[in-house]
Amino acid sequence: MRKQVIAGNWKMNKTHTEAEDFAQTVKNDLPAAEQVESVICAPFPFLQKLVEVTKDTPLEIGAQNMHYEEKGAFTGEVSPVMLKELGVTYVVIGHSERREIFKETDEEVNKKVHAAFEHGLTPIVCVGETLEQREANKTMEHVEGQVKEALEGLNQQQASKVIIAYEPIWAIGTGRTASAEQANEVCTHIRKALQEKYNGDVAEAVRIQYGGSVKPANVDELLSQSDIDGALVGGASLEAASFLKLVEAGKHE
Ligand SMILES: O=C(CO)COP(=O)(O)O
Repeated sequence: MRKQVIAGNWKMNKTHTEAEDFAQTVKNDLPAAEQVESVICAPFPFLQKLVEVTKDTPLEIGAQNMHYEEKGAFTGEVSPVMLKELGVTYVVIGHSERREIFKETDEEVNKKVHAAFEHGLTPIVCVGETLEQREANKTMEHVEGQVKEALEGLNQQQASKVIIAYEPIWAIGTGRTASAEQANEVCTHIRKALQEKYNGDVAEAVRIQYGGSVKPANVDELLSQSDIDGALVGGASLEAASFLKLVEAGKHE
């Protein structure tokens, strides 16, 4: 049985005070980490405070990106060493907004995934197709390619710890959710690709989240699918009450 992972991706939202208030509000109401993993992936300036406020609570803190090098002349970048030192435990890698707006490539995503493991961070690797690709029946091919390139060179032990977030780009921030069946179909295909690349044990162990307009109203149906093991949530993770409902839903699956 795979444990569900409910992760909020705040993107570039909230003030420092709002971030701290959120953590203070949710931290005592979250289910135990043995039942469901809950994570907030916040902007860099809030990470230190969030780690401090959520210490000894089930809420884990993640970053939304990082560089793959440990240090050096990379103005404006943040390294895995810096995140680890803060007490951050997860990092979102290759979000479609980073791939589209900041032109991140599969090769960079792969380097970042390796860097995450070298520094003891759990990567949440995002994959997903555009509407154009879906309409051209290229979804499976595209997503499988992204997964295989992202995980290239990982050993079995590392691969089984990766979290993959399947986020169809046309469903992000649009209010348009993939149907639970559509989402599950792609997640099942991802699991098959993991079996081909590694083996059945790795394929069974990897958690695959769905992301794209997940909210309390549709989360139960999505999480009840056979190959969906959690959610990566943008908009609906910004309010404490809504985030708590999503995590609660993860506990029941
Ligand atoms: O991109 C997302 C999470 O990473 C999804 O965002 P929304 O939940 O706002 O659609």
